[in-house]
Amino acid sequence: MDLSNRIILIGMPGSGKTTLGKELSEWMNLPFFDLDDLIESKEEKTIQQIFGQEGEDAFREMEASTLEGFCNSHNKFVLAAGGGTPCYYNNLELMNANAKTIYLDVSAEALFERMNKTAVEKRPLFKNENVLDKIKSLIESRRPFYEKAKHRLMSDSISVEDISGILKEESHRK
Ligand SMILES: Nc1ncnc2c1ncn2[C@@H]1O[C@H](COP(=O)(O)OP(=O)(O)OP(=O)(O)O)[C@@H](O)[C@H]1O
Ligand SMILES: O=C(O)C1=C[C@@H](O)[C@@H](O)[C@H](O)C1
Ligand SMILES: [Mg+2]
Repeated sequence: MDLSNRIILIGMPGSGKTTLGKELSEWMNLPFFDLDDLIESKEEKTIQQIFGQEGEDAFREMEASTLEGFCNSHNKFVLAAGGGTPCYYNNLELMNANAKTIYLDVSAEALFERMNKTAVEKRPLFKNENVLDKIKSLIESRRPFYEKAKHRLMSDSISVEDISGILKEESHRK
């Protein structure tokens, strides 16, 4: 399968998957999708409602099936995964088989800074938690999954140029 027009961004909540994904899609002239939005449209509920009414396990099932359906029905895309997507079911293997995966590796402190600016209530995993501690423990447990992405950018100021740079470099190596 030609993966050159199939990009998936993974990383912690607040790492910039949506923001950079949109910019990258314009840059590469590819359609942009956000897995959280796809789940919300399919279920006709917000992520908070799904977590609140059906629980996280049900959400993870919906996430895995939406991802699989998406990969099977789209040829060209930039997809922003959900923060936890790589860590459940065979999502990571599926993403690596179907796209170029890029891990946006942003420090806990920078994520915390950004998270303060966005509504914590929109992020069910952080509700009633010490946010910085929760970010750190999530990074600890998720890093083994995130690190299996094909590419990784480690910085608190990742730009779309950085992403296109690693993609270009890879195409030159071939
Ligand atoms: N490269 C960046 N440098 C600085 N700030 C950024 C960067 N990318 C995103 N931000 C800011 O961080 C916040 C979160 O970004 P964004 O929503 O894109 O993250 P996300 O990875 O999609 O998170 P989620 O998993 O919650 O959907 C936003 O306020 C955004 O403006
Ligand atoms: O980090 C996570 O586990 C999540 C991140 C969001 O993108 C949503 O997918 C949901 O809130 C769960
Ligand atoms: Mg997002």
